[in-house]
Amino acid sequence: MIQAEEYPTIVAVSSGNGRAGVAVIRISGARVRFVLETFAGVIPKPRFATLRPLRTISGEIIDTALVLFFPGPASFTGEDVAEFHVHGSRAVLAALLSALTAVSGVRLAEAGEFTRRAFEAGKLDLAAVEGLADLIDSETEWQRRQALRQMEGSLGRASEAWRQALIKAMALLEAEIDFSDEGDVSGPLLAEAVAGVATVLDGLKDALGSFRMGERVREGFVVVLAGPPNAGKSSLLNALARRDVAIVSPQPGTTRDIIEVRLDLAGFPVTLVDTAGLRESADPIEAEGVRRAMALADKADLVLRLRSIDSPPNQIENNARELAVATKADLPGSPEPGELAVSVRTGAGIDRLLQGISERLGALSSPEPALLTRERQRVAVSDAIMALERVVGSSHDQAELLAEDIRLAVRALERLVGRVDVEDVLDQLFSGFCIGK
Ligand SMILES: Nc1nc2c(ncn2[C@@H]2O[C@H](COP(=O)(O)OP(=O)(O)OP(=O)(O)O)[C@@H](O)[C@H]2O)c(=O)[nH]1
Ligand SMILES: [K+]
Ligand SMILES: [Mg+2]
Repeated sequence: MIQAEEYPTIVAVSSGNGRAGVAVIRISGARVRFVLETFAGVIPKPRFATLRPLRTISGEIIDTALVLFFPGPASFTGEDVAEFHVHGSRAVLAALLSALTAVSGVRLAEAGEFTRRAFEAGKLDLAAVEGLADLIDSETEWQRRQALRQMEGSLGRASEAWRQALIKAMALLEAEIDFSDEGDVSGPLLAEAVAGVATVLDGLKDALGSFRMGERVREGFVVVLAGPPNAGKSSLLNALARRDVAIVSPQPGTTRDIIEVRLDLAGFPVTLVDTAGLRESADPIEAEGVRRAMALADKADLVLRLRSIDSPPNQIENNARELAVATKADLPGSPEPGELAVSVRTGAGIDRLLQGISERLGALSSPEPALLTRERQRVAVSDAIMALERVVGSSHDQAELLAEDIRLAVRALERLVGRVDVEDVLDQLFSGFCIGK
């Protein structure tokens, strides 16, 4: 009962909202057994689906439901959890929620509250919670893979291994300090400690190297359409986006501003950017457009360098960040070696272009999904790296200072998985969850 007072039992629709064949209502907490007995008439065998009529306390049937029971602590939240799989109508959901919240000690869940309880019960570390949030938000194949890996605890496991190795190095240092005379530490234990730190440092640097990829997968790669006026940039943008985003006209200099669309291109989340045609212009507005186009092309993950197939060929740069495209392939002319020919008019070459884009973006990525995906994680790992670089780079004569730097790195890794300093991050993270997660 004390538990019920401290931690109310929470209930929410865990499937999406709106009409559906089936909707899932999830309930977690100390009142779950009581609710099952009252509404379903039984406490079903754990983790087995049981078909039962659900009745209100006054005996009225609300719906027939598949009922599942997950006794704590082996449940998502660590508490007793039940699920009612009911017909996904607004009326059924409204009736059931109102009957359930009428039970004393049961209330509606807040956004992310199930996951917060899972975190507090030690079922998920912070990085795994972030992975879960990303998985729920994932829209493309790469986002799904990366989020799943993080949710399954890859970052948590890696950082725990680093942390253990650093704690061992700290113990070696302390042993060295104890054994040595008056601060003179230069023995084999010290060398072993520093070697251990160097190995962790390598791992951390690899993880940091994957951050840009991880961030790109979460937030999208930037692909820029560049080329002279009338090369067909806006036409290609519209074709790839499959809608009329940008104005197309035979007049050179039509696009002056930067136009962005978010797309799933071959499984990669992409922000595709149309720009002003690159030429010298006396018009200050167009000149500014050209300046912005060039600046963006510099920062892009990939530039599609367009020219019309009936125009003089460009110098083709052999650059991993560029793809040369000859547009208007329905017109007379032929592509240069290394150029992809496409026609928006006939659709020819568009599939090859998509394949080329996905190869280039794939080459930017490691075959493994990235370990670090968020700025918060990057900061924690960078802090650990800075502290450990001082250890490896020092002249190793002040063991206490080395131990202190290792301690700082351990603390940064604990921040990474949410063992310490977690409250602000949690509040922000869970506010982004929807109710029922
Ligand atoms: N025949 C043919 N014409 C095309 C094709 N793609 C675009 N065009 C035409 O080329 C002209 C210029 O197209 P835009 O898409 O406006 O070119 P742009 O590169 O965005 O031009 P600016 O914004 O002015 O730099 C338009 O008249 C299009 O209809 C194509 O595949 N085949
Ligand atoms: K144009
Ligand atoms: Mg244009």
